[in-house]
Amino acid sequence: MVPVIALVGRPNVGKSTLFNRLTKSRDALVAEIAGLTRDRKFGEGKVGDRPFIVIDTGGISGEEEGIDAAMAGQSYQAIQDADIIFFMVDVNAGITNGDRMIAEHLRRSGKSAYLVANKIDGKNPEIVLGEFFELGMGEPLPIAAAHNRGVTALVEYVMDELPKDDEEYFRELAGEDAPVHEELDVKGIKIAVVGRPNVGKSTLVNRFLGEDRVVVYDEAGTTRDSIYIPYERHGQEYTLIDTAGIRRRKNISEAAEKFSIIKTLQAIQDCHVCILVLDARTGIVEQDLHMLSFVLNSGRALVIAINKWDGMTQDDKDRVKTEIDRRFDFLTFADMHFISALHGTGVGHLYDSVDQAYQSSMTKWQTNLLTRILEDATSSHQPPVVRNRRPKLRYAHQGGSNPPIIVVHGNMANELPEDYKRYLANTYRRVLEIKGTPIRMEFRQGDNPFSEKKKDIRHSSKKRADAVERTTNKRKIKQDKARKQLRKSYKKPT
Ligand SMILES: Nc1nc2c(ncn2[C@@H]2O[C@H](COP(=O)(O)OP(=O)(O)OP(=O)(O)O)[C@@H](O)[C@H]2O)c(=O)[nH]1
Ligand SMILES: Nc1nc2c(ncn2[C@@H]2O[C@H](COP(=O)(O)OP(=O)(O)OP(=O)(O)O)[C@@H](O)[C@H]2O)c(=O)[nH]1
Repeated sequence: MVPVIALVGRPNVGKSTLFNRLTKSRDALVAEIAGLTRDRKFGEGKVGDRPFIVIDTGGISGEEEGIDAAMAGQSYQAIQDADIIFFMVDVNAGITNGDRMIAEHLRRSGKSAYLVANKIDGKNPEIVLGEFFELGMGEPLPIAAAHNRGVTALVEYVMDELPKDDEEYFRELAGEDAPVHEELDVKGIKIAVVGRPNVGKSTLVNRFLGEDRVVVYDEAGTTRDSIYIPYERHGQEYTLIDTAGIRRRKNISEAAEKFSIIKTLQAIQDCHVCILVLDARTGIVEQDLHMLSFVLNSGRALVIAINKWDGMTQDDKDRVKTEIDRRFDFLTFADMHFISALHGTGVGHLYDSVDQAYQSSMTKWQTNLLTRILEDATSSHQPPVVRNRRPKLRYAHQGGSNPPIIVVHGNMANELPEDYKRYLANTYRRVLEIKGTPIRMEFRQGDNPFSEKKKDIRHSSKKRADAVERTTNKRKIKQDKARKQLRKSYKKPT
């Protein structure tokens, strides 16, 4: 599961600033799903290749009344939802009553909280941090969110302290090749059905599962965890990530709805293919686009289902189609299906796209195939001249899957203009018939795959030469010493 970090603290301590830092460290997509969650903001960030979810809270002032009380309610909810809490204080302000009150609440919540001392700027930590020990929250960790100082180190530090995923943990215990713990083994294509409330997710999921196909293991998961439901269709195995607790709940309580954003974000990260459900009756609204940006940011394969297509007039259908063309014109890779979850129309085609997207996102291609495509692409369209020189692209290899990452190596490869990079990406997509998943292209400077090795050899031979010289010198010094002693002894005639 992707860990959730909540930012908690008095107003003005720098929560928003830190939120922006954490979420912008990745492609600068910050999503705020309004309405559903009042003022809470949810975002995704990454350290190295480890993703996490961040919740920014409204702030707890310590004098809860009216609006403040409502905000505080939000913070308390966020504290419950999170794995990690960053309790932020302001080193310029020192400790206030509000800080004391929050510390008390955190202690009672039993959650693991880190005391983050913001606005350290150029100050001496030894002097300004001392007083914050009084809060009894352990050692204050200094950062300057506004200047991006200490932020990455902070997240790396807390992520390292997190308990590992069960699966990872079992593997570690049992050794690399051991089979994964039976119950944790997820079968086939992992599907996440996401969308804002009322678009028809539950109806679609029930349609997918159909009572007789369902093998439910109803583990007593926590309220925050989604249930994984394995099933089969036409001999293909799937696992549905049930974010809405469809298999468990009787009706939608407010609490369940609040949790669902985190579950949705986690499901997006954890799935192979994401089905984004839209409602043809309401058209596309801001929340749909926010949800879409989360999916795009995650790099997951995507299929779009425009639901409730039954009983629409032709005029309405035309209007929805025009709107989709206009608002999704940037979305080139995802298949779209007009379906009725209620009647089951279009669901078969949806599966075709899911299977196809999964295949594309998981396929592994040989280096020589990728290199040949690169050679063809560059010989039909040469890379444009950059700084009076023409970049020379040498070879390509696959750097990962889900999403496929294609790494192009060459002289000045990292300086290619964007439109040429896009041309290469489109060529790969066309030739390899990649459908339903984004492709990530990486461009690395270096014209020879073995240049790193060469450097090593050069380095080591230099090392050897140095060592020889040092020994020679040592020997010389020794000889000199011996000679000196000899001379001395000659001077002392008996
Ligand atoms: N000197 C300094 N100022 C900072 C730093 N981080 C944030 N600030 C400033 O502190 C002020 C408050 O920052 P916000 O991020 O809005 O604080 P907040 O906790 O989200 O405040 P609320 O939204 O009211 O809860 C802003 O003027 C920031 O520019 C820092 O590292 N150093
Ligand atoms: N006409 C029509 N109505 C549908 C269709 N799919 C779902 N609905 C109706 O839309 C309403 C919402 O459907 P749900 O499946 O509960 O929606 P949801 O997205 O799971 O909602 P949350 O659980 O609140 O997130 C229900 O009244 C459904 O009967 C469809 O294909 N056609």
